[in-house]
Amino acid sequence: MRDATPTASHYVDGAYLEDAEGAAIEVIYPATGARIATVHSASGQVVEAALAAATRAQPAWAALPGVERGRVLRRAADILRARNRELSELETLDTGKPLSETLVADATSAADALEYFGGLAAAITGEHIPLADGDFVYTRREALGVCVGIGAWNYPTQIAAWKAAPALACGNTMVFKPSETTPLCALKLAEILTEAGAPPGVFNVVNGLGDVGAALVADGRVAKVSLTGSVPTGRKVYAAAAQGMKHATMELGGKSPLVIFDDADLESAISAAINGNFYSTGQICSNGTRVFVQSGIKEAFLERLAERTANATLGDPLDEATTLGPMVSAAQLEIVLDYVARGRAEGARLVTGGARVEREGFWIEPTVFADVTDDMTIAREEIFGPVMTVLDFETEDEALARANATEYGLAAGVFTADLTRAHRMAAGFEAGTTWINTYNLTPVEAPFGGSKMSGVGRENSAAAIAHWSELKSVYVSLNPTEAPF
Ligand SMILES: NC(=O)c1ccc[n+]([C@@H]2O[C@H](COP(=O)([O-])OP(=O)(O)OC[C@H]3O[C@@H](n4cnc5c(N)ncnc54)[C@H](O)[C@@H]3O)[C@@H](O)[C@H]2O)c1
Ligand SMILES: O=CCc1c[nH]cn1
Repeated sequence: MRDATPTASHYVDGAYLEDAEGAAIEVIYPATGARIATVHSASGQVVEAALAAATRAQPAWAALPGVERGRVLRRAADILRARNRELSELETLDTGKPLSETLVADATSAADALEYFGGLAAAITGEHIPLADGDFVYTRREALGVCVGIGAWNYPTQIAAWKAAPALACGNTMVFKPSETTPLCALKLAEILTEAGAPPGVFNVVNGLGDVGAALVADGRVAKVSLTGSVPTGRKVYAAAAQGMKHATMELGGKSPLVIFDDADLESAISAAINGNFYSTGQICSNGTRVFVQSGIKEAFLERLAERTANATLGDPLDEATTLGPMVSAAQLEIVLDYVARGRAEGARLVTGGARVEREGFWIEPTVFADVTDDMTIAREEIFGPVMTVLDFETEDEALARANATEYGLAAGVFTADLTRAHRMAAGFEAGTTWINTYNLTPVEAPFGGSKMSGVGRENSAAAIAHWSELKSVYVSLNPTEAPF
């Protein structure tokens, strides 16, 4: 297995920075369990250097015309696309996701974000509000300042870019902390932004565990924190951000419903259930892990689903023929196996899968449970692995009520040929991101994010600009100012 050790553990002030003082973090290739790199957790000096660099760089970066900031982002997008294969291979090594996925969903998604927000940067403007007697107000959309991004391990390149692109477009600078499980890819994004012309300090990466993230969030120079992670971490980070009255975006977990009515195109609905449960080996926040199937089509659905699931190709993730990779880590594999055991113990019917795959690395079969009831643990808790739960329903009202009966509210999907019903369901879902007759498509043009415990704020689309900037109003009087005395 190749050595994927980066030039150094951190990227600060436009250059790689090593700091052997910090605890060693071993990077494990999930497909084999082999160590492929070692990085060091950031010491206090590295955290300080990164925050100081971001603070120094911010005023000049914000003062550039938007069109110039945008040009840097768009150049970075071009570099990402030109190096897509190399970056996709690194994403595969970092996460274990198969190259057949990473070639189309990671550096390319990051490039889309940089291109989109690069294009938007020059259009981040205020408005003119006319008032009585010629007075008027104009608004200025201003940068927040130094922002902190903290990432999860499932999409290390995409998560870094979905935060960096709108943040930088608005004139902010950023210190980004990747997940300690996948510390390699964000360093490449930093290197590429420098190559594209981003001044030193505009985008910095510090690696480390939760304590490094906590130190960044607590720092008084930081104006905004954007976390992608679990609900328990979100609670801590949101609370810490509130101490400093910082802006916050929380992109957290989910237990999203996918509702399939008996008039749906069955093959499409099964494709959506497969994509929404097994893509990235089930490690996607918005996955439709509660698949509600109308009872009339349940057995046909399960039979065809099992048939198609048997076609998954588990194998070397670097082989483009592979369509299902391992879990990201031994710890995540154990969590998922434990949920499978609980599903069995609580009486769900195992349709397919359920076993650890006996080979080196962290492998599990794609798993489908049927006859799942709403109270079962596997129907209530986020598993974050390739475990689909299929639940039966009879009526639309029942399906909607049960779909919404969760503390989460990240995503939801509906499959039906009845478009009136589809829009009724989409309006009724208590979720931030919804799909009709498809699932899990997340183009940069569409807002992405959750409601309820799944989060606060939105990434992507023009809506993200409001979350990475502050509005100032300027009242201009064309009249003499009067006073009562
Ligand atoms: N909504 C989304 O967009 C989205 C996308 C991907 C993943 N996720 C969620 O992420 C979770 C899986 O990722 P994970 O296991 O890496 O999540 P996690 O919550 O364990 O960790 C996320 C990040 O937070 C850091 N962290 C931990 N404690 C911290 C603290 N006290 N202060 C600051 N930072 C801290 C970690 O080091 C890591 O970088 C799942 O719940 C998944 O649904 C959400
Ligand atoms: O993991 C959550 C974000 C996402 C959804 N689809 C691709 N990435």
